[in-house]
Amino acid sequence: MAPASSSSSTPVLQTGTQSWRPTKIMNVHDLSKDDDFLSHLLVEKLGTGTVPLVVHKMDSSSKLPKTDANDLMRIVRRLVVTKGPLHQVVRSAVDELLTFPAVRYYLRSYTQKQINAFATHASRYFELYSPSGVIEIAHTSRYSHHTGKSELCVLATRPLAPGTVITELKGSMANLTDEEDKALKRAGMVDSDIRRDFSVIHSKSMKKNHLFLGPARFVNHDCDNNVELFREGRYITFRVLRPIAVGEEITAHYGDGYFGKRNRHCLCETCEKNGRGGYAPTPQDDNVSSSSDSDSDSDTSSSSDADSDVEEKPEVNLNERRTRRGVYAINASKDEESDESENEDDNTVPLAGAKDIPTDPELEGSVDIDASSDLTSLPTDEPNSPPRSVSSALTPLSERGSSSSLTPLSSLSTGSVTRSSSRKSTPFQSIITTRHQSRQVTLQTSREGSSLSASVTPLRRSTRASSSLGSSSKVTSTKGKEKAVVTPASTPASLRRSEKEKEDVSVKKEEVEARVLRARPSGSDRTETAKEGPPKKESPRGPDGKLLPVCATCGNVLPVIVVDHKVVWGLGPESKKGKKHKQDCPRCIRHFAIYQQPWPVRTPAPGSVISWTPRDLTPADNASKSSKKVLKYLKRQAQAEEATTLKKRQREETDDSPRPSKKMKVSEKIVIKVKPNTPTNPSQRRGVVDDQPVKRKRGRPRLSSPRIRSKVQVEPEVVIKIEEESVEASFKRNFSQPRATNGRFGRKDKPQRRSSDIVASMLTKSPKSPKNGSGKRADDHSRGTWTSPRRKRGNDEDIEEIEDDRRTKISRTESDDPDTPKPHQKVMPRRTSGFKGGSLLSNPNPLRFALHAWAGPVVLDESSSEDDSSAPDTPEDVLSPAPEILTVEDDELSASALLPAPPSLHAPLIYKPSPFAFSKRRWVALSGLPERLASARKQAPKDERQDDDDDDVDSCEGDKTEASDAQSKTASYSSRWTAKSFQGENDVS
Ligand SMILES: C[S@@+](CC[C@H](N)C(=O)[O-])C[C@H]1O[C@@H](n2cnc3c(N)ncnc32)[C@H](O)[C@@H]1O
Repeated sequence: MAPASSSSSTPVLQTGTQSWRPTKIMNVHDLSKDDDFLSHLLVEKLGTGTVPLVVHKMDSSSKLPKTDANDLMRIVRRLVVTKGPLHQVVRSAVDELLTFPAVRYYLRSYTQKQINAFATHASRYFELYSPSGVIEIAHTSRYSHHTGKSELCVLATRPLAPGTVITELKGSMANLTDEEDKALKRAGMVDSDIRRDFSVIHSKSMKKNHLFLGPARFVNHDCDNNVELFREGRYITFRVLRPIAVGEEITAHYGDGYFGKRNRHCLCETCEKNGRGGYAPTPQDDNVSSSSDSDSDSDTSSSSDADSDVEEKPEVNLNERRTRRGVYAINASKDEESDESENEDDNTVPLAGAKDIPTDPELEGSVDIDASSDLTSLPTDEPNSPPRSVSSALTPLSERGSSSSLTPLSSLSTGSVTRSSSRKSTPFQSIITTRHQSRQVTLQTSREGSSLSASVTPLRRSTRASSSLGSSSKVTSTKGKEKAVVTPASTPASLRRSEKEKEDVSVKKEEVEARVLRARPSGSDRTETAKEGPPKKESPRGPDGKLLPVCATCGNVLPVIVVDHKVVWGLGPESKKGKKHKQDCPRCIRHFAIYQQPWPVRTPAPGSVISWTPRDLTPADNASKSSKKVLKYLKRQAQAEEATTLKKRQREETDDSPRPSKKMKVSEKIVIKVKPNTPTNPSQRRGVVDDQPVKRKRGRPRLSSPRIRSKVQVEPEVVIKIEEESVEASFKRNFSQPRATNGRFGRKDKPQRRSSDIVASMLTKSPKSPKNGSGKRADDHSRGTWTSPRRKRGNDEDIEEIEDDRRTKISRTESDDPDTPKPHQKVMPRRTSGFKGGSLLSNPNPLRFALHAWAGPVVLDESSSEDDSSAPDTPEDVLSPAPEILTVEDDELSASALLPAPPSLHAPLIYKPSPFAFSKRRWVALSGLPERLASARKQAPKDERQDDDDDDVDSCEGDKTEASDAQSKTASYSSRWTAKSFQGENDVS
């Protein structure tokens, strides 16, 4: 049975989601919708301040609930720093995401199955951020000047060896029903918000198209692709075909007809290099060297299949379809085909078992055109060449890649290819160019005259940077036309290719812009590079010969990013800053915000310390701060490590030293330091420290010295240890050293007393400590023989008091320990459901988890970060009068509306969330009880639910049951989706 949506006579993927009603099972629409929401949350919102990674939505008109980017960043940060099996860490992240009010709102009408699918899909996005991950999503400027919009791409952050399966680059699939397929085609033909140009792949065996979404959808096409689509269990991922260098773009082959016949409108780097596709001198010429095409096609594993498919289907009627995002060919005849009846279960997401995806590698990327595609050939895992796990294929990062998606435009020319600029713009129309290009565009908009754009032969070469490979450029001016002549430097790779391809500069007609090209990244043969030695690094220059500002971290030319016709980055203050100071590109800023490491490093070196505060987690904040931080970070880190080592060495030396004076000196310092500066930040108490190097200063250390604070914060145990030394020293002092010595130390320990004080003290004879109850000291005083209090007391007392002091000090130190219960902290109210609690990371405690999760009223956060203003509106923007609309002012209502109408089993949890009950539910699920819970839930009498609902706020009656159901399902989803989603994935990850 087909899903309800697919049986509808109206297009399933119609504009907007308001009219959509959830069906029992997930379908293409659910996947599209979920992907829109999740990519918004976990890609877009984690952009860099005002530079969002704009994701093209399947349905750009749909309203997405607002979320706070800081909360999202916190989840990702936690994922990054948490140690443990990836699937567990990711599961925790998904758990937390599902507690977000916006997510609950989004899921309010979802069935359990839909929630599970959503959670699984979310895990795909979270996996991107794994510290062991090897890819990142970034901006690319390659297609922007043609499509008129921001485009994203996938970059390698580690060198990847051939055969590596990029496990975190996953895609979920859903079958496209005939109606959906047709709806997409219709959408592609009209100026609609629904776009066809997503990953639509075709199953040869099933003769069906599938929609393919998730992080994998950001993989762009290159005629000389470096990865192939690969089926791994129930999802789609990619396998590396040739070495990929850091910073190189991951590219797949969509098929020979994806961008028009023989991809004549393709804008990939290979086409640019070879002057083909969209870079051909006469791109409209369909007869563009077929031999050339076959050159590039020969690199792809499935090209022969694809070609044969083309030949086998001469009847394919290729009609060019121009969309905002490119030009596609459509097969009109295919529209009329009727497929087999759709199995309803097959439509479940993700990749619901073998039914969804043919076991044989017959999936094909196609846009309802000729079936030639690499995506057609989804090779199953060959027995003889099992996919290597990513980790096994990784080599240490020995070099920093510099090429990135933020490369300057290869051309601003629209070329002779008709672009889709006339199309209606999307909410996020954007163009990414270099600053120079942007200026040029501004300057030349008034110029009607023709200019030349450089068609450059980009270097498909390595990293240690494109800049280091030294493309040089000359600008000549001929009859008012600017030409950019780019001479790429020879590289091992380019030399290797030089036999087949000429890497001369080709100057293209038309348009705007002289420009400088940086070498594009590509998999470098590290061995070859090593033989030839590091290439000389040349700073990239503009056409005017002036140095272009480059990112201080990755070395790429700083881009100019335009979103929705507004320069959001590159020509503002940061550009001025960039001239005098070092500046990072948005990609590196974003990376630092997530990993607190300079790009592309994700995990700190062993022993290194990091410094971050919750404020650092704000991408927007980091936009202005992180660049400096990145610059300083390495220096500081090195200094801090050095200082720590030095300190340790000194401490060891001190320990070995027999001289008590040294010990006492240390003791004094530490004791003094501990008292006034108890760190308040839990992260500091835990050893996440200020990375200021500790320098020794002469003289008595100041109490307020930040260095001292950091020292104490870093190593509280040292305090204790040294206090013990102090006791030991005191003991020695009392028992084995002359009084005179004691006096000397005593004077250091205690403030000097003037004789007048002494006299006063003698006169008052007031006991100074409870110990004096024995009268001993009083006796001493009465005899008028005042000495230092220590001297006056017996040894036993002396030791006892020191011990007391020590206990006090230790307990004071211990009280700083984050594990020490602090009731006032436990009940700290929180506005959002995100929890901190670093201890949870290392020692998951259900109760603690629950306390965090339920510590405060759950509300919709309307104080989203600034970038929300440009983000999609929330449903409440549209449906504000509706009772389910939750506002910050109405916390109680929000909470109750979001919380589930419980089955009887969990009734108390619903309106008075019990941390313990929550934790029980949360963790019991993991131990296999969820089935029981689920069955109990099913059996829960409906009227009982109703009773619960009646107690709730009247105003949310209409929707609370639905929302409550969603919450209930959300809370108990984990057992199901994790069991399902990770069943196959564990093998890989
Ligand atoms: C599956 S998406 C890839 C990710 C896409 N860049 C994005 O930001 O969503 C496919 C779209 O990327 C663009 N694209 C990818 N490779 C391309 C190529 N070689 N030439 C032209 N456009 C390309 C086209 O707009 C295409 O519709």
